[in-house]
Amino acid sequence: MDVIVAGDRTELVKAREAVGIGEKVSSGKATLALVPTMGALHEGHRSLVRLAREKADHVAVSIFVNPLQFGPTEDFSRYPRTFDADLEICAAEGVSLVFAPAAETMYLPDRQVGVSAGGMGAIVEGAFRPGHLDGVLTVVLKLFNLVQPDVAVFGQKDAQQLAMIRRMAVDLDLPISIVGAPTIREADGLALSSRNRYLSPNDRRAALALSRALFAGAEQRTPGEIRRVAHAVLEGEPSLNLDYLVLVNPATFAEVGENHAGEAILAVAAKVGSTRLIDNVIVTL
Ligand SMILES: Nc1ncnc2c1ncn2[C@@H]1O[C@H](COP(=O)(O)OP(=O)(O)OP(=O)(O)O)[C@@H](O)[C@H]1O
Ligand SMILES: CC(C)(CO)[C@@H](O)C(=O)[O-]
Ligand code: BAL
Repeated sequence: MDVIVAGDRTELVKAREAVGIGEKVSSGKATLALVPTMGALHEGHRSLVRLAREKADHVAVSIFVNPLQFGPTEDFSRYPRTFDADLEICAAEGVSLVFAPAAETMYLPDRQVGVSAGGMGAIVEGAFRPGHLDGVLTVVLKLFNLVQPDVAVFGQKDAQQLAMIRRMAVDLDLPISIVGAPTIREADGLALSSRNRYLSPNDRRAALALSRALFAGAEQRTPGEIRRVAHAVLEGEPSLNLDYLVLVNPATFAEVGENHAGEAILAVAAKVGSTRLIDNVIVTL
């Protein structure tokens, strides 16, 4: 079946009906998994869709470059927009429904109410992108309310975003199961990202220090050694402008202490030229 494209709530209601979401099937009612994206789809997004197909009878992909999560000096206007290619990828991956609203459909000019990411939204990524996680949570909650999925799939690459969405689901009692998906990488380790297309060949070479640092850190046995070894790799790449390298609790994003036992996330953010990249790995201590 062709992908149905919806641009607003009315079209979504019709599309859900046309696809047969909620209709009786042998296992109960046909379910829907949502994969929220900002478009410029790549192999990482494809893997999210494949996981979503395992979790529900139908998959919806949303494509929306959310102005609320970009700071005034960030790349909102130049963010890659490749809608036709995105639709082809969705069709090839068996997506039933694409929700691609216009900014005017999502936000009234005098919008008043949004979601606060609280203290957790002001640390690590939030310390460098003030208001970013508020903007993410606000649009994700709106997408949930509009598309009404049973399941939603997010990439581990945006680890703090995933942790905060899980937290929003708990704090606001959302009836949606939040699923995390592993980070897809190029053969040389670079995490796939829509922003990789901004990188010059030299930038791309320098960007490899991020995954190299994370992998080298993850081989160490204590928080101190993990941080020291990862920093040393980053310092060896002078073209990188480091925002942060942290070793944090996966649920709270608070820095872990030297006696931490269990999982932790080693996360990095840096600018390579004018492109800001993030990456992380899960380590077990
Ligand atoms: N390499 C990847 N592997 C798995 N999931 C990914 C990967 N890159 C992005 N995602 C996930 O895809 C979803 C949509 O992300 P988004 O459209 O912002 O893509 P992106 O490549 O992360 O873009 P950006 O360059 O803006 O960070 C998010 O849940 C994100 O975590
Ligand atoms: C979750 C999301 C689609 C919200 O705009 C975005 O932050 C992203 O692409 O990761
Ligand atoms: N992938 C996270 C979206 C952002 O950087 O704004």
